[in-house]
Amino acid sequence: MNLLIVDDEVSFRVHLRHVFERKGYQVAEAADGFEAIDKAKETLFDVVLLDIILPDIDGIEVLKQLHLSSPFTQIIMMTGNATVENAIASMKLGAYDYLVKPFDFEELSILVNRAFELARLKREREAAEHEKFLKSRFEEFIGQSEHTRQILQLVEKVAPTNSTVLITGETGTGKELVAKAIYRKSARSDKPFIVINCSAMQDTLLESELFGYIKGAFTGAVKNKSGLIEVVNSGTLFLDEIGDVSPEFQTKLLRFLESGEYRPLGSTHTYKSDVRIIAATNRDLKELMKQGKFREDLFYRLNVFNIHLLPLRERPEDIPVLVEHFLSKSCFALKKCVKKCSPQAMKILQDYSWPGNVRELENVLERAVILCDGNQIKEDDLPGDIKSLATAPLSDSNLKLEEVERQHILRVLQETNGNKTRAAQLLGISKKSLYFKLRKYHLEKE
Ligand SMILES: Nc1ncnc2c1ncn2[C@@H]1O[C@H](COP(=O)(O)OP(=O)(O)OP(=O)(O)O)[C@@H](O)[C@H]1O
Repeated sequence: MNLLIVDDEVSFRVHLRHVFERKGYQVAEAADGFEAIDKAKETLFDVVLLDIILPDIDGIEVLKQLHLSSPFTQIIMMTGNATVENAIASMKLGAYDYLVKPFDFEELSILVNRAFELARLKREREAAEHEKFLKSRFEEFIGQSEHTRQILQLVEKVAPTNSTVLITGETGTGKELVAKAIYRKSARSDKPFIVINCSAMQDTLLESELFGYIKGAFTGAVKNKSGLIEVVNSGTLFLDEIGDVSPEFQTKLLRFLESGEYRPLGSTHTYKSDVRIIAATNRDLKELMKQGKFREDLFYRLNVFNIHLLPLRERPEDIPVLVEHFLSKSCFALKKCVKKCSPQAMKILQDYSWPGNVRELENVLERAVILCDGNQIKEDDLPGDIKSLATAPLSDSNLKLEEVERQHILRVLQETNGNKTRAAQLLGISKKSLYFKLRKYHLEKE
């Protein structure tokens, strides 16, 4: 609680100082207008008690200056009878209140406490707004490659429509981020955006989460429960990993997409809901269709508008801006100040193949910011396998093709948290070949 008392009468200032110091305030004094303006440049005051008549400049002028330099500071004008009109005028210029001398100290104290509360509230609101602004900046889809520019154009075009969108691309390429960008730019942006990870749920759970159920539909269904489709009415539903859902669920989803109708589990009634669906997958739906695992009609219904994100290794021009973006994101979260990468570190980041795509880059940079001692990321702050894979010269006989393959498999497995089905997909080999290679390179335990 910082208070500044501005008055040319020393005994008056000293008296006020004692009153407020006893109440726990940090009190500063200024004998004239210029001293007050100078002190406000050094300290952020919550409240200023400002006499209208000062020896050098007018108190009203000081009020204007203080407002410019510290907008959250609340200013209480002190005036004699002769200048009451000026004090009233000062309210129009943003003064918190005014008091006519001689005043009751209890009254002054109540006023100062109230002004302090207002200053605190304004500062907190501003800090929250600022934080929100910074966070929203970190949710933007960043990039400067031609590919990213085209993606952003597609987002702009499809966002205002009601079309279903299918976003495809390898894991970590930013599919969810693109879905959020579409949602934010759509007419439904004031309604909810809900993410469902289809691969994380069993069939009946997924169905009951989405469409709801009625009492008695299955053991444990002790009362009716609304599904997300009803809850999110007029909002946007993001169905992630859509390639992993069962044929039964595909049929129900298709029905909903075609007619907006659904039936809760166990119910004989049909309901309607208006929800925009955005789906995403890192699997090849056309291949799944060939294998009979994905319904063709559902594919065409979802694929009304397709956005395909290229892997990061195919758009390396995005890496420098993404690096800058993730450095400020990590610094914001970790309260550190690392501004850039050394040229050598940047070269490593640009030469590496990023099987985990942008997510992997983000994780590598967060780790690097934690390790970094200075204000720039150095080679040593990057993980060893990235360095060896990125920097190995072609003539390096120590790094044989087999070693590169071993390290790459290990990295992909780390990215997929040990999920071998996904790792095999990412590596473009069958699960059987992956098991063979794991045995060959003695990687089973790792
Ligand atoms: N172009 C980008 N600009 C900024 N951040 C990005 C970009 N692409 C991805 N990211 C970040 O990378 C991480 C992974 O992105 P996201 O979850 O959207 O990927 P995904 O393709 O949906 O992955 P998955 O298939 O595994 O679900 C997130 O933290 C996201 O913010």
